[in-house]
Amino acid sequence: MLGSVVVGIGIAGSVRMRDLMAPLSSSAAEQISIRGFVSRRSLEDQQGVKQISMTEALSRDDIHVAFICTENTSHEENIRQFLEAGKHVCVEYPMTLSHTSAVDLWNLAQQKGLVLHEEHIELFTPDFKQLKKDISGKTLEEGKLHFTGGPLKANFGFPSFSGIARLTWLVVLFGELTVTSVDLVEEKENKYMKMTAHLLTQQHKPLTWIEERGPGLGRAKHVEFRFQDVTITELPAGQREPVGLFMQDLLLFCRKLQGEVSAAELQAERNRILHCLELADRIQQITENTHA
Ligand SMILES: NC(=O)C1=CN([C@@H]2O[C@H](COP(=O)(O)OP(=O)(O)OC[C@H]3O[C@@H](n4cnc5c(N)ncnc54)[C@H](OP(=O)(O)O)[C@@H]3O)[C@@H](O)[C@H]2O)C=CC1
Ligand SMILES: C=CC1=C(C)/C(=C/c2[nH]c(/C=C3N=C(/C=C4\NC(=O)C(C)=C4C=C)C(C)=C\3CCC(=O)O)c(CCC(=O)O)c2C)NC1=O
Repeated sequence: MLGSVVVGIGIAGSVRMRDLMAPLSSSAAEQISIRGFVSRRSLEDQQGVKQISMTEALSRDDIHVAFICTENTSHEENIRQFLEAGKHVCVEYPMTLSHTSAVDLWNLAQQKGLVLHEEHIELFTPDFKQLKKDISGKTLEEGKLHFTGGPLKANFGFPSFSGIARLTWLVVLFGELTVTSVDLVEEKENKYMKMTAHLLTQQHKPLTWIEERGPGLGRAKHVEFRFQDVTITELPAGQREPVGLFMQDLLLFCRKLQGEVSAAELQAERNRILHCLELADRIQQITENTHA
């Protein structure tokens, strides 16, 4: 049995606790039990789980795994602390807010022989799974992914990082990308922002990625993917699944802990994650250079 701790009790942290308290039966997730949670606030028991201090979480021998569910600006330090303490880490995306720090942390995990896993629930959604099937074998001519959502709190980082899930969709669907230009509109007083990134596939086909957030904007994705033979303008519905998105991610993390994910798969996933973070970094740099 592996003991675990959940760090940061917001939306994601609460869902992690719920899943750890009720793991999918007869699955590898039953091999992890939750021993406590860490929060910067003083909280009552949550879902029957007790708060413990960070020091205790880092030092206890019966805690082997940490789930990092804090806001994005805290991930890097949280991951480093737990890896240094010899604990496996599952972190909610994005792992960190720069490509360099992610490379560092991954090297640290490797040195220590620990699993470092970045959650990507967006890849488990029924619409994504169906979309991937629908476009397989098709040749892209041009595409657009436009995300809208409510304002994020300040500590979620630059939009290319907080929106890494959309970038990950594009990379998984269309392969490695390059950034050609970026436009950022920010109205801080209105809590409004719109980032438009122009990307190119390796076949030099243009992709536009838009992250737009503001009060009253509902969480939604609008797509327009033009292929040689067909144009997709709506996300397919996909088949609803009985296992929740975070539980699916937990199962993948557990397979890694048990050594059931092949070295080749791990390498491919790591390359994808680092490529996305590198693109996110590039998008941020281009914006800062243009607005300087
Ligand atoms: N929400 C989602 O559906 C998804 C979230 N993620 C990722 O999960 C991470 C966390 O996101 P999310 O849980 O949505 O963010 P939240 O804003 O809900 O929580 C972030 C942190 O803020 C603190 N916090 C939460 N509620 C309060 C409060 N009422 N008052 C003061 N502090 C509070 C908690 O830390 P503490 O307990 O230490 O105070 C918590 O860990 C991010 O990296 C995000 O990208 C990824 C996929 C999906
Ligand atoms: C209602 C308020 C609400 C909040 C505050 C919220 C927060 C929230 N949802 C996220 C992702 C996500 N959130 C969801 C889905 C949901 N998440 C949910 O809380 C619910 C009810 C669904 C409904 C299925 C999915 C699938 C992702 C992955 C990112 C993506 O699909 O692009 C993220 C990570 C950053 C991002 O990718 O945008 C945050 C911070 N989601 C919300 O819906």
